[in-house]
Amino acid sequence: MEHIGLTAKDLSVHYGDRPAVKKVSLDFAAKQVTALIGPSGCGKSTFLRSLNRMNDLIPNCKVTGEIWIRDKNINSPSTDVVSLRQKIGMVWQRPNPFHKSIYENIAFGPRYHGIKNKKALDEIVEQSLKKAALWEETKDRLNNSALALSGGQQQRLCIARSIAVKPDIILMDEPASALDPVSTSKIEELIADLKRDYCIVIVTHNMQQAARVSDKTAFFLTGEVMEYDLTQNIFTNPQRQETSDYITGRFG
Ligand SMILES: Nc1ncnc2c1ncn2[C@@H]1O[C@H](COP(=O)(O)OP(=O)(O)OP(=O)(O)O)[C@@H](O)[C@H]1O
Repeated sequence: MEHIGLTAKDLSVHYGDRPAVKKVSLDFAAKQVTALIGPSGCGKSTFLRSLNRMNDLIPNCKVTGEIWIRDKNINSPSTDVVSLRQKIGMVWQRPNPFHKSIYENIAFGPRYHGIKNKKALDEIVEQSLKKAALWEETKDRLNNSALALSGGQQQRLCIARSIAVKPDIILMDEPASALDPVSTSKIEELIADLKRDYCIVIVTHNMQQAARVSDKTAFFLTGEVMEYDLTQNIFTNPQRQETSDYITGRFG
């Protein structure tokens, strides 16, 4: 498996005339977790959604700048966004399984992308659930509704669903903020596991979580990146006063 990273260059996002992200340049390495932190409204989710062109779906939202994967700028009109979103998966704040069985939640994507063979789909479902640490809990009820799972299980199912289409990069927007502490720690363990294979970018409000799961951290403020460094440096020796004020809880 080839390991792929992502580079944003001078990425700006406007809602109408209002800037939400201002010329952000960040490099996300393969096999690393990068956390995006910062106070509410500073543009973290907007930036994250731009990375797999989800903002295309929002009327009045304009994204300029470059997003490079290998030698391709995917923020260009010629990009096939459906296959792009196969390569860059997204896990949302609230688990959003389809109103279908556990099996069908996982098999849907691969089938959509052309895999019809039942044995191959069975294998993908099993492997994806195993990678998402959900196989043992679900292997005897794959045909049950996904909605009967707990919130934490549903979120792991959504992660399994994104893995099933073999992405290179997984974007996560506060994936544990709607979950209890036990489910949260399971998601954090899963993130640590998944980073062996994927480039992961995660938005989180939880400073301890950023410190626990990420290798690098970008601190956003009013649409700009104030500081980007190894997570350890951000939390123990920030270079900017604003970063220090934020991580010590003086604002945000
Ligand atoms: N769909 C939208 N239409 C118009 N403005 C929006 C939209 N989504 C976000 N914004 C604005 O863009 C700015 C950045 O919002 P965004 O949600 O990206 O911030 P955030 O840092 O992720 O915040 P939070 O931590 O509260 O989720 C805010 O001023 C917000 O009001």
